[in-house]
Formats: sequence, C-alpha cells, structure tokens
Amino acid sequence: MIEKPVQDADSGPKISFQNVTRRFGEGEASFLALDRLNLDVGDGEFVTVVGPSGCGKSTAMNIAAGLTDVSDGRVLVDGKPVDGPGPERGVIFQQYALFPWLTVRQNVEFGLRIKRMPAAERRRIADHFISLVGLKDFADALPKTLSGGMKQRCAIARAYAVNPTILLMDEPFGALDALTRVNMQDQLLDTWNRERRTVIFITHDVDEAVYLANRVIVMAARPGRLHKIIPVNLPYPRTEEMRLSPEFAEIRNQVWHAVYHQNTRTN
Ligand SMILES: Nc1ncnc2c1ncn2[C@@H]1O[C@H](COP(=O)(O)OP(=O)(O)OP(=O)(O)O)[C@@H](O)[C@H]1O
Repeated sequence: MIEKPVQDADSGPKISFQNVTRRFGEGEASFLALDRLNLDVGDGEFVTVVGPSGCGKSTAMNIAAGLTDVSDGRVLVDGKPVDGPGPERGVIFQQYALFPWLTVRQNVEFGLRIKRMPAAERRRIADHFISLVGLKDFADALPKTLSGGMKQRCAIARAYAVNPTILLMDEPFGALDALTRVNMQDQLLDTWNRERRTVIFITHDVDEAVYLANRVIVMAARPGRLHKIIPVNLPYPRTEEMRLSPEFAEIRNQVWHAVYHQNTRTN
C-alpha cells in the first residue's frame, strides 16, 4: 500500500507557483483574477484544487500549462521558469477535444507523430496507454462512437502517451454522469499508482477532491487567492469503504466549510 508519494528530500518541488499574479484588462476596469499565489507541489503528488466560481483556478492552471502569461510572479517546473507549453506538461480539459476524424489509436499517437517517433514505437506506446485506460477493444473506433467517459479516457491516454511528468487536469470529469465519474476516478488513481506523475486536478466536487488527493488546495475569490491547504491523511489505494468512512466525512466537512464558509472561521 502506498502511503505517500515518494519525494527525494534533496530535490525541490516539481512545480512551484511563486507570487503568481494575473490581472485582466487595463486601468480602472482591470480585474485581479489571481493575487500572489504561492504553492509548491512535490514530485509524484496528487493535489486537487477547489474554490468558488471565478477564484482563478483555471487561470492558475493555464499559467502552469504555459497558455496564459503572468502579470507578476512566475511558475517553475523542475526549477525552470515556464514560458510556454512543454511536453513535460500534459493538459486535460473538460472538453476532451479529440480529433473526430482520427481513431482512438490515431488520437493517442498524435503527439508521438509530432515528435517524429517511428511508426512501430508509436504504436507500441499508444497501445500500452489504450490498454491502461481500458479502451483496448475500441482502438480502431472513431470518437463519435464512444461514450463521454470513453472519450475522456482516450484524452487521458493521449496525454499520457507523450510521457509528461506533470498532468494538469481542469474539471476533466465535469461533464460525466455520477457513476462514470466514480469509475473514472478509480481508473485515474489506478493509473497514477502505476505510472506515477505529478497531478494538479481542478474540480467543483468536494467528494472528488478528497477522494483523489493527498492535499486539497482551497482557493478564495475576489481577488483569486490561496485560502487553505487541507491534507488528506488517508492511504492509497483509496477504496469505496474509505469513501464512506467517518475519517473521509471529517475531511470532506473541512473542505466543504473552507469552500462555502470562507468568511467564517474554518478552524
Ligand atoms: N481572458 C480573460 N479576460 C478577462 N477576464 C478573465 C479572463 N479569463 C478569466 N477571467 C476572469 O478571471 C476570473 C477567474 O477566472 P477563472 O476561469 O480562472 O476562474 P475559475 O475559478 O476557474 O472559475 P470556474 O470555477 O467558474 O471555472 C473570473 O472572474 C474571470 O471572469
């Protein structure tokens, strides 16, 4: 049983938000979407991010992905400043954005093709990740024939295939029904246990945030900022019994309180 992600005591954080600030617009009409966010995420950690609508979760994620500039501060990955997208960071959004004219396998191979990897090697890697997310029998299917959950698993396989050391996931299961969502959570944790990456996962679902994470990052709005960090001291693998346990309920209540009662004392 994995109690905690292993992190070399000498190595720095995998990803470090340092005074990350983002302002949209100019002058009087400008809006502070993110105010001096400081957060270190260790190698192999799984952190979830929750907070009220508009608190800057997606903005922070897009900055880490290199898709949005900072107004001030910086994000470091392995100690190096982010100045654009990079292959070590895989990004998965709520809208899976598969290429509709490509099969599952071709979608998963896409990033490897761009890297000019030889066909046989590409196929081997793609098939490995297609199996890992349980889509082996659908490798030749087009996205339109897949359910929402299957499309999202295909998007996850595609992100994994290029071998990112960091996965940035912005409400990836938001559009799924409750049962598929729970299955996807278990599958994601299972994959994470085997192919250990650093994961930052945004969600609106407090249960999901606690079930997945070893730390829950709670943000506050106006301006968007870090509010509280709540450790989830439950061992991996997480199980259904754990989800129903008093310990889980206690942590869920803490997170709920931190998100929805930000103006009252939370401890
Ligand atoms: N390109 C943009 N131009 C202007 N304002 C923006 C832009 N992107 C985000 N914002 C504003 O910045 C704030 C933070 O937005 P962001 O999408 O990061 O929040 P969020 O916490 O992810 O919200 P939600 O939970 O609703 O998805 C919001 O008030 C939003 O309107």
